[in-house]
Amino acid sequence: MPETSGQLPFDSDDASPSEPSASVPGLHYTADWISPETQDALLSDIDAEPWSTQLKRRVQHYGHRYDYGRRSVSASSPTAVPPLPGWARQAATRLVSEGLMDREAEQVIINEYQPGQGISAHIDSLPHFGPVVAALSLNSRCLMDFTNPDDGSKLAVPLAPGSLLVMTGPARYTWRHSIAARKSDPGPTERVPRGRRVSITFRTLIHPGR
Ligand SMILES: O=C(O)CCC(=O)C(=O)O
Ligand SMILES: [Fe+2]
Repeated sequence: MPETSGQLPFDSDDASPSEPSASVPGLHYTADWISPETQDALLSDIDAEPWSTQLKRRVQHYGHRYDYGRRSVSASSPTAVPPLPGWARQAATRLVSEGLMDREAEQVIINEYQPGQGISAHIDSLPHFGPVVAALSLNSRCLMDFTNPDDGSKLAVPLAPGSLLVMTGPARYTWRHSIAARKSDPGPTERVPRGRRVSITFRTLIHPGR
C-alpha cells in the first residue's frame, strides 16, 4: 500500500480521454482517472477518518457541511467540518488544470455504499453549489441512473472504479441522478454483484463566505 501522508500521485498520465455522453448533455465520463494503487491509497486515508452515520449510507464532509435536513450549506462554527485533506486539494487542482471545473472545489462529500445501499433521485443543491459536480468512484462499479423529468427519458451510466463523472449543464441542472438500492446491477450478459463503493464528490460553493 503506498504511503500517502495526505499526498497522492495525482498524475493524469493514465486517464482516458473524457467522453461526453451521447444522451445526457453536459455529462462527461473519464475511465481510469486514477490508478488502482491511487484508489487503494485514497481508501486507506479515507478510512482513517471518522464516518458520519446520520444517513443510511456513511458519509464524510470536508470544507463545508451540507445539512441534508435543511438542504443547506453552513460555514459557521457549530457545524464546522475539517478542511479539504491534501489529496482532495490535489484532485481539485487537477480538475481545474484539466478544464473540468472552473474553480477549485471548496466542498467534498465522500459517500460509502455497501451492497444494497443507494442514493435517491436528486439534483445537487442549486442555491448552494456551483455549475459543476464531479464524482470519483472507488473500489466497486455501480450503475448511476439519469432521468430527465421534462420528457421522462432515462439513461443508466456504468461507473467503473477509478472513473470520474462530471455533471454540468443539463446533466447538472435538469437531469436527476440516483443509484438504486440493490446488491447487483444488470450487466451486458449477467448481473454484476456490487462491492463496497466509495465516491468522492467535488463541488464549488456559490457563496463561499456564508
Ligand atoms: O456516489 C456518487 O457517485 C454520487 C453521489 C451524489 O450524487 C451526491 O453526493 O450528490
Ligand atoms: Fe448528487
